[in-house]
Amino acid sequence: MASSSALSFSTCLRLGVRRRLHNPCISLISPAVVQKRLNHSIGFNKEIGNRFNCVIKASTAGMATETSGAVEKVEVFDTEETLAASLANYTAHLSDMFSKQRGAFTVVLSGGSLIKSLRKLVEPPYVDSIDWSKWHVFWVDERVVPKDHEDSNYKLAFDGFLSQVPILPGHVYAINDALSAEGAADDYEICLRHLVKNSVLDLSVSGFPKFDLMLLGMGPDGHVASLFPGHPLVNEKEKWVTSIKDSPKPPPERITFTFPVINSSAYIALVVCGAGKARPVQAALGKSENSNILPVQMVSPEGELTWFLDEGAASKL
Ligand SMILES: O=C1O[C@H](COP(=O)(O)O)[C@@H](O)[C@H](O)[C@H]1O
Repeated sequence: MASSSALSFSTCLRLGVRRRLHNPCISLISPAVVQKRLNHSIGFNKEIGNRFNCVIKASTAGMATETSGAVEKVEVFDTEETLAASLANYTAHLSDMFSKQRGAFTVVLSGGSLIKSLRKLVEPPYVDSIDWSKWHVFWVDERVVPKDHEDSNYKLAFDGFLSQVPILPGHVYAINDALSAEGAADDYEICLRHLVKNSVLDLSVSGFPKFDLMLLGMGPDGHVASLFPGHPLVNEKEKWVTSIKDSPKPPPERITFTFPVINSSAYIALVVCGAGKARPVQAALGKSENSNILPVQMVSPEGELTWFLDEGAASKL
């Protein structure tokens, strides 16, 4: 059993659960309610130490429960350290559950700051208690550069996480960095289709691969994966993996999972730290004046979405 810390995921304080509509862009909660919940959770914080925990409950059809379909939870932490501890516990819990249920745990990583937030997984108790042999690791997006390049999301994950845990090398699905962006995207999709055939990967009802856990970061502009605001790729409906050659954030050539794949996930953790990202968080969870939908607002998994926010990222809620 992997999860044993004091911040047990299953016993975490839940002040409520928000059921998502099919269009996640519509926030069901007024900012006043969010603020009230946050204040409430700060009260809890005094009792349990330095952790905030806020989960929001509301739906147009009345109060939702976790068993009534897709749910969205919001957790706010006062430090990146407590966020990392809770994220490790959450991941270990899911690892244990899926490893027992299906004999495999399919995990999708982002690049960027997300990798730093995984740092507690490489420490006791998790490094020793997780059944790493069941892990299969993928990337939600990758820059089309050699694997030893400083811009490579694979290199970032390898240096900060993968090199410190005993995941089988054959279960780590990096892109083929010898190919063009289009070639690498096609190659990665073929790899995913092969893994679906072999039952390593589940298939969702909509016919897209269903990953057990997707660990998403978000850029200050509200981008997730390599799906950027205003870019036509956010509307891709058919492909599993696609390529971009004009990424507004360097490097320009990347491959990325599409929204149908992201949203087929069983669990998504959206991990966001820093006041510089407070605006897109506000757009997604609070009241936003802006009618332009950001990519982060399009994250709406078939399963459960949990936001892991630090105080800075939650500062505009
Ligand atoms: O370019 C990328 O950016 C996002 C966000 O990165 P962050 O450093 O602001 O957290 C990341 O999630 C994505 O994987 C990466 O390719």
